[in-house]
Amino acid sequence: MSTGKIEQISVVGAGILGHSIAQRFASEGFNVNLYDSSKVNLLKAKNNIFNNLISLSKSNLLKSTPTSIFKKINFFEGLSRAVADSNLVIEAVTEDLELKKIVLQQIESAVCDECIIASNSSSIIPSEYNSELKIKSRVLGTHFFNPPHLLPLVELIYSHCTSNYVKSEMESLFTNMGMHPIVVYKESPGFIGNRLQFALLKEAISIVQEGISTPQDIDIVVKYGFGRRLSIMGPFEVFDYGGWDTIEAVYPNIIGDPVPQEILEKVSQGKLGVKTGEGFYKWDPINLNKKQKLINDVYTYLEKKVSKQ
Ligand SMILES: NC(=O)c1ccc[n+]([C@@H]2O[C@H](COP(=O)([O-])OP(=O)(O)OC[C@H]3O[C@@H](n4cnc5c(N)ncnc54)[C@H](O)[C@@H]3O)[C@@H](O)[C@H]2O)c1
Ligand SMILES: O=C(O)[C@@H](O)[C@@H](O)[C@H](O)[C@@H](O)CO
Repeated sequence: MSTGKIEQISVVGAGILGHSIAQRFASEGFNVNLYDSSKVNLLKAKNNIFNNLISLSKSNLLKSTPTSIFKKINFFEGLSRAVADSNLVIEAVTEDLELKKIVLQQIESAVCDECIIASNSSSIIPSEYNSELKIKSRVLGTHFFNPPHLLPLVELIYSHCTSNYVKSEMESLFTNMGMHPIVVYKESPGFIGNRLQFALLKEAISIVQEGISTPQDIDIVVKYGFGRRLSIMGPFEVFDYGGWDTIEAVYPNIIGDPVPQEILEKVSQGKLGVKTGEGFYKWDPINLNKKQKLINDVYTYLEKKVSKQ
């Protein structure tokens, strides 16, 4: 359980992600200091947060008024003052390892020894950016997805030095915020989400390079096809619905590699997915009906909202 010691949070880097991370924490009632080395970007962040909050004021997403949330955020033009009294600092500067190392050292020299330091890097593992830091046990990766004020997932990436106290505090923090913290079991560049996303991006670019399609049509295939499913099902749920026997037959024709052992085992055990009541998940009539209602609701909503664009 969280000790509730995280009260003052600072975000260093107020760009696309940093401003939205600050907004997420302020919306959850935390006092947030936001700093950027660029005054222009800090001002942009201030305007973006204010406009975001106003645009969300009619939704039921805000737990308080836009003004009261906005007042929880202090905008700083100096790093040391911004992070000085923090219990948690999240670094969200440009994706550059050497820059991150410098900034993390600047943060470390300005905070107390107990302050937790996290990086929002999209791909770099903690063991790389913590290499010059004195206290590595309080360092981890917190990888948010754009925009964090709307997307509830955060990947937690630990080095072998990250302490159990920090792990527990951070997992409780995000759980108590109603987010979905997912612990990445091993340090791997890109963690989970970006390994998946960049595999998709690599394939999409290959399809363009081979003259098979265009970026625009590829986006349509994703948006109006399997992308809709991914808003409420992950790949293992999707293929539980599709049937692992069919996947076994299709896989070599597309991928060219032998069928992975994990799929062969499911088929040999008769665990074909929804069609046999179990695949990677168990499918009883009750959770099947719940899932089917969600599918109907979300797909019809998206058809109304998105397809008309
Ligand atoms: N863009 C995304 O979709 C996304 C999603 C998740 C994670 N990330 C990661 O978050 C981090 C930030 O990415 P972004 O997209 O917000 O980039 P960005 O370019 O929008 O913002 C980076 C900010 O860092 C500031 N900055 C640069 N050097 C600094 C310094 N020394 N001190 C203080 N501020 C400094 C810049 O002025 C800029 O405002 C990167 O590590 C990125 O990989 C990005
Ligand atoms: O999708 C996201 O928001 C994150 O996975 C990011 O980390 C993103 O992939 C960036 O790298 C590039 O925009």
